[in-house]
Amino acid sequence: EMGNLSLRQRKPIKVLVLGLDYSGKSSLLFRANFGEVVTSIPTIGFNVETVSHKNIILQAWDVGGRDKIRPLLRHYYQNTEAVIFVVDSSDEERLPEAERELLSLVSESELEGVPVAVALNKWDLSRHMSRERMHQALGLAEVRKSRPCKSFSTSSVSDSKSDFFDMLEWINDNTRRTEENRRSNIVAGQSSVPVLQRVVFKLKTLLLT
Ligand SMILES: Nc1nc2c(ncn2[C@@H]2O[C@H](COP(=O)(O)OP(=O)(O)OP(=O)(O)O)[C@@H](O)[C@H]2O)c(=O)[nH]1
Ligand SMILES: [Mg+2]
Repeated sequence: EMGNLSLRQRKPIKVLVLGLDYSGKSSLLFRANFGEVVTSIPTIGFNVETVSHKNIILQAWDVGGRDKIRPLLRHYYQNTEAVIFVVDSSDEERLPEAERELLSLVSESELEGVPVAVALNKWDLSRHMSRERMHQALGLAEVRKSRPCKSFSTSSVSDSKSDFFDMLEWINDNTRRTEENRRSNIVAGQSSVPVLQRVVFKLKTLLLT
């Protein structure tokens, strides 16, 4: 029928973007949305960015790595369909810290079985470590035992060095949703309201706790 296409739209996939501070989470999302390098400042709390590519829509919750708000982080976990774990591939010194962060993440019961895409970020820098070195140090073989997990080299500076959009496609292919569930019957425009309300609610939660 004719009405089908105009009324049915894809629901965004809820993705948590996590990783140490300075790994480049916000820069990656800004680059994907604006196609250029956007100066980023350390994220306090979180940003919610919508990223779309082909027919894939992600609602990315970009959580600042700086504040140690781990107990509060649990508020964001609900309904998470995938995680993008961003690692600075040029920072060998902080690799053990990144590993600990990833480990603690995959041990969260709310995130059980949730696919993890690991972004080996800042791949444009010539001093980046090898993929093998990073897989080993991050323990990705272990992570893969409990969920789909794959690494992608990414860069918010150089598109030719970045597999960011391949990563989005992998996420789309590896979430548990069925094709039917990817669509909603909500008329375009309405779906942004609950999202906004949720953001306000989370902000209040942050401020009051
Ligand atoms: N060379 C290079 N620099 C990058 C890349 N991505 C981010 N940066 C730089 O790394 C620094 C940190 O980037 P942010 O995007 O603010 O990092 P973040 O992970 O959002 O940090 P928090 O919000 O504190 O958790 C900035 O100086 C960026 O310009 C990249 O792909 N290549
Ligand atoms: Mg940030």
